Amino acid sequence: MKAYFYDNLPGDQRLPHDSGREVTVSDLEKVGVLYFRIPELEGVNALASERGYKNRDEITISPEKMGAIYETKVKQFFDEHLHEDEEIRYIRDGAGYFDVRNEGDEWIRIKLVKDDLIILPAGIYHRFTTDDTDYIQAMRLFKEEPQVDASQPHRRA
Ligand SMILES: CSCCC(=O)/C(O)=C/O
Ligand SMILES: [Fe+2]
Repeated sequence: MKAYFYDNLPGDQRLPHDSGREVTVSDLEKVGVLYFRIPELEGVNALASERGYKNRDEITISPEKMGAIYETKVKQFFDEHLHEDEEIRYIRDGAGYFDVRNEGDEWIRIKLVKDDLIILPAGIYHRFTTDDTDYIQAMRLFKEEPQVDASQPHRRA
């Protein structure tokens, strides 16, 4: 995992946009984001039972998996949004970026790779994009059965 302030420069969302200003795991905790490095599924299962995540599914985001709607989906995920519940994602393969807003409304970019697990707090404005490999496979964990398709983000109020 690597986290840093987003550079806010023009350019494809899938490029790193690294400002060079590092963000640490404890900085992330200050905005309510929790990060874990979990190489074995047993560790995910332990965290899930500790935090009451009773349900899970997997999503693969790639042109091969999604076909023609891939580009639309990638833009949709990058549309700033929030969820009423925590967003818990465990990266099974590939890589991607989660951007979260800090208290000062600055974008913090978090690069996640295989075996990284992130928990975004309910109500945090965020967005997601694949990186320039155009491929990620992630486990989504939930406290409840998702009432709506959890991959359909809640739009900004
Ligand atoms: C990597 S999981 C797909 C993205 C997603 O579900 C979401 O809500 C991103 O903010
Ligand atoms: Fe989201």
